[in-house]
Amino acid sequence: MDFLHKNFVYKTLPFNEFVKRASEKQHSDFFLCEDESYYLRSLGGDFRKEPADLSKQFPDLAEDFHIPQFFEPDQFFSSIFRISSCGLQLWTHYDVMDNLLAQVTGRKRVVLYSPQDALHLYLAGDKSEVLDIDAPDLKRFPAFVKATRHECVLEPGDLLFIPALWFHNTLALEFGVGVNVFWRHLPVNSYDRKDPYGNKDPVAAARALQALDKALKTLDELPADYQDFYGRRMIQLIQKRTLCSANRQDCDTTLPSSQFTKLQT
Ligand SMILES: O=C(O)CCC(=O)C(=O)O
Ligand SMILES: [Fe+2]
Repeated sequence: MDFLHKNFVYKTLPFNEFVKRASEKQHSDFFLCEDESYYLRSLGGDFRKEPADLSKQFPDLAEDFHIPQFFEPDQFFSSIFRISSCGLQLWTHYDVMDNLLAQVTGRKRVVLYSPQDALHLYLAGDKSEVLDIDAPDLKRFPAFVKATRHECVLEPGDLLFIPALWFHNTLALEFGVGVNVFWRHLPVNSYDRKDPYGNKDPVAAARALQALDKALKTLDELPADYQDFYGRRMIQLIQKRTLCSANRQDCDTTLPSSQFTKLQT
């Protein structure tokens, strides 16, 4: 799926017809073309407000699905039923909660990138603009080569832990059914209360991003060369506060060593 050119449509089908089409390669009935792919991602009852919950939307199936005790019951956020056609690829994105992705039937390739590779992924919000991760356009995305790819293939019965903020890209190698479970690992107030999908940035992060946007707009009052200069100074402040404390390797080694030592504390 391509979120940049939106090569997909949202449609409603009876469940048995959806499963039939998702599991076949060529369709006699179709929306766009005879070899189109299908993807189901379950939603909450009131999909604008409520997170998906397998036990509410698919109670019969939920009896077969037991979540390991990896978190306290009050940390539970959502359980999402997913069905994919063979070949369906979901763009690289991050979610803001810890996640267990359970493969029930079919095989799925999952490629992960660390949050520390954020600057190599050409993000547009929570998604990477590098759609073809296997043959990326390196003229457009030269820094993508610096991102470290972690890859696995989920077989039926496998569970993958995807920590919050870890980027993931999925490719169904066969028609398959899965469930993923999101849970809150930060205090409940850290999360956006109006987020049924589990992908809105934590409230403090959203506020910080808004403030940065405002700061950049403030620079518009100055001539271009001043905007450039003060933009660079802002980058330096951000680098000092974030990259250095999170990971020494990310530090700009051109910083004076005295400053560098101080930043490690
Ligand atoms: O399995 C998929 O197709 C996508 C999974 C995903 O994005 C998730 O579990 O957060
Ligand atoms: Fe996800």
